[in-house]
Amino acid sequence: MPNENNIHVSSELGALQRIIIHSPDGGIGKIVPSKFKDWLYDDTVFLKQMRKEYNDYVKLLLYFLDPEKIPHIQACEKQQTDDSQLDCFKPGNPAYFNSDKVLDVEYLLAKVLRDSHLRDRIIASVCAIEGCSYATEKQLCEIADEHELAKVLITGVLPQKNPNKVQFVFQPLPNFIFTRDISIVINNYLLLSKAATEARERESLLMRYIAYHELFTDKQEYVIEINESNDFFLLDEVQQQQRKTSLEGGDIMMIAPNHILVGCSARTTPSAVNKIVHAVFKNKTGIEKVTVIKIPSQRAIMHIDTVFTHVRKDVWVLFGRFSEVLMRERNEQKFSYYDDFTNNDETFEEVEIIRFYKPAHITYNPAADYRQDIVFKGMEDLLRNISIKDFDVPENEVKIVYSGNNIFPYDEREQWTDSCNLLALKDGVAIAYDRNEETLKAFKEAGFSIKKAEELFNDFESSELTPEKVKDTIIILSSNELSRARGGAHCMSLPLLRAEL
Ligand SMILES: NC(=O)NCCC[C@H](N)C(=O)O
Repeated sequence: MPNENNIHVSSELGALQRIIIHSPDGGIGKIVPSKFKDWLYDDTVFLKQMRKEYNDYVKLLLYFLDPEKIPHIQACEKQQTDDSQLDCFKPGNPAYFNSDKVLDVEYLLAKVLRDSHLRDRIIASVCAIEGCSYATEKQLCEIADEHELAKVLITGVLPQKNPNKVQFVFQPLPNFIFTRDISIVINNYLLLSKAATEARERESLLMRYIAYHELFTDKQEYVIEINESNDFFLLDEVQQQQRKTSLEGGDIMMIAPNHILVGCSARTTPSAVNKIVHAVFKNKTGIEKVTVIKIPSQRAIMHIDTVFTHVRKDVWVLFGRFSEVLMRERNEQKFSYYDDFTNNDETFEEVEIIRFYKPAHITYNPAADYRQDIVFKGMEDLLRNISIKDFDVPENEVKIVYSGNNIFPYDEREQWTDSCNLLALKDGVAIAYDRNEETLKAFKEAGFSIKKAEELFNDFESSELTPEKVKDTIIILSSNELSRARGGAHCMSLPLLRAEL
């Protein structure tokens, strides 16, 4: 068994205890406009500012998950008064906070690179997918320091010898800050992603090797990989397109101990969904229900976690475009602003929701036709069903908070900047972006306090408050630059360990 003190997630809400993150690296500062589409960015980013915003996120995580590291962070903040990146936030720097609860992918990769056998395999496979020359591969092998090598493998840039020249060896991984997408913990199993786009392929590959870190003991048995079948290469182009298998973690939610939600989206294909259902039922994951949510394939809603997230047992945040209530109004022709404003036929595609059950008394059979006997009217119907059936919430107490309070155009604008992508630190305490003001008002109306991260730090420092005492609160991060990368706190987190609810 993997050590359940290291890895175990059975909900989106249990108190967060261990997490994988990735601080914005130098690669983000090297995005060029000609590569926006390929590298999945919509703008260039002011890296220094983004790092400041991200550091608050890391500090917040440390307060809740590893408070013993806070005095070190405070000392570092006092010492270093210039506005460069603080050493304590740089993996590999001697002053790095080195937490075993808040873990950076770069830090984990460097640890794995210490094993010379793995190091050779990692370099060879990265070079293979990136089409590097033999000379480049040799150059990488010659980098002795594991932290330096980890940095190069992530940023794609060699250590800078000449300040006037940036030497790329392959493309950067500017989306690696969204660690949610590289893997997902399902109870005590680790499901590896298979990125949908070339831009994120190396992330999936590196995560496969990070799974060799000692945290993931007995990994072979507890790692689930979803792949195309061995004879995929025999299919013609059209068939390959239809059976392409890709899955990204933003489409999987470990919602309750026996229940996962799986998105079928621009990034997670029907073939992957089918394989996930079979894989979780076949392995002893404890999963008995898989609810599949098919969303339209659009950039604005690339994964299901851009459409909704769970905030408290009885509270969800949802993008109203997928509200069955709004749908009904539209069908009755009462609702026309989208047609007026966007004239886009795709705007109102509906979601499809199907639930699969593991047969109770039958041993796993790959040919089994799992029951699909629940049809949901729409998203609210599903979210209510989860709160009521999985969390024993009384029927009339379920609350749905809508992006932009369901007011056009704030609903669309705020969803774009991740108003629906919240990360729960525990049941009822979640991290959001400050810029989504109408959504925050809606949270306030639903009874939540809204608190800036810095305000909270001050309260903690003056001992007015402790993380344990924070309740029913949305903690907001500055998000001018962070939101440009198109993901919120949910995307920027790979929870490894959460307390049982
Ligand atoms: N789970 C998520 O929704 N992750 C956000 C990923 C954003 C990134 N720029 C991407 O397009 O992949």
